[in-house]
Amino acid sequence: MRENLSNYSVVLEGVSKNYGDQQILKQVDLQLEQGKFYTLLGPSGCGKTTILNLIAGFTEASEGVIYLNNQRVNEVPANQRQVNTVFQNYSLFPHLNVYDNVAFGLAIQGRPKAEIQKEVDQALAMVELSGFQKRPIEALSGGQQQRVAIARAIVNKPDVLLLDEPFSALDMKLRKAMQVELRELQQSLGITFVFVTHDQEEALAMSDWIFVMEAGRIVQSGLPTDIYDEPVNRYVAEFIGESNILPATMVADYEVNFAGQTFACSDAGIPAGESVEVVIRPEDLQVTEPGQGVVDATVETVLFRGVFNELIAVDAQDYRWKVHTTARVEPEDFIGLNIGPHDIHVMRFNESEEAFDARIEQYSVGGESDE
Ligand SMILES: Nc1ncnc2c1ncn2[C@@H]1O[C@H](COP(=O)(O)OP(=O)(O)OP(=O)(O)O)[C@@H](O)[C@H]1O
Repeated sequence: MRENLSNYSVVLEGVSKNYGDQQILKQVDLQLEQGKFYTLLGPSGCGKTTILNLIAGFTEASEGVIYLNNQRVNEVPANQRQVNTVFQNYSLFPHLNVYDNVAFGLAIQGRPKAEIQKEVDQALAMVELSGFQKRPIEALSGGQQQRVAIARAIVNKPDVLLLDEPFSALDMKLRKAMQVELRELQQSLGITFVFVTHDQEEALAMSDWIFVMEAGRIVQSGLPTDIYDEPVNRYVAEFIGESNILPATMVADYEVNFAGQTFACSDAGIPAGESVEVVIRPEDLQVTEPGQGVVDATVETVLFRGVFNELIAVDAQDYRWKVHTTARVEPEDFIGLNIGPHDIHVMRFNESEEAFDARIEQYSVGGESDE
């Protein structure tokens, strides 16, 4: 396996991490290509930060091997790895000004003053803070402090930049602006970013490739569009966006039965007769006249969301459909709902542990989709 990994800047092979008798990471495999934006996405406590700490060298793996640029680094101390971290709380030195914060690492290495100045000015320009050199840290906004933290991390020209929920202290508007900036910065630097978040929208918007985690394991990995359109199970579907999830039965290849009817569907490979679940995203349902769609339903609630209306509509079998539509609809309206076959995605139900292991094996490889 190893000889094919020379293009990867980070590789984790069968990495587990235990604290006492608690297994925090379970056999994690990751292969991260040079120069891409990767996101580890999952709820609090699933082990995202632990993966960053292992890559950075802040903690040791209980089992498995970690490679950086094709070199085994399990025994290499943090300060000798070409990796920098931007922490959630920025960890800036409050008594130093912007320049000294960014220069700190280079000064410790004993680099010549003129060189440090050039590098720091360049890093500050990358994060659009030229002219802020003399500012005390406390005289900066949250967003500016965030940029200083990024400048301090990139000034060392690391091969890999780890970012642990770097936007959590920012308000929504600034967060969105920083998402765009960080993505642009990553593209211009061309270094590998490993970004940790529990915010699915952030992950979808920024990443080349997403790893979805649950309780110390990677349950799915893929392009943002794959993760959104083809979640492998209910956990991923519910974690990534809103969804309608219905119990269903496979009738044949490309045919699935739910809500009392048989539908063409875009997924196959599951034997006829098997119980599955289907996921349908709220924006994929079209509101029509009653009788014109695949199911009729009575509108229960309408929430105005600005660019669309969010409806709950109840069908004859008491299923409560979530619908995002630009149609004008009122509570108590009787409507039809239509679904295209490509918008019905089948998910395996009650998967055995062995089947799960076999499936995540193929999902734990990062990089281009081979589709
Ligand atoms: N030093 C430690 N000793 C014992 N348990 C730890 C230690 N560090 C982390 N853990 C536990 O490991 C689990 C995973 O923690 P981790 O910080 O990796 O999660 P996370 O997905 O990054 O969550 P969050 O989004 O809340 O930071 C948690 O249950 C945490 O309590």
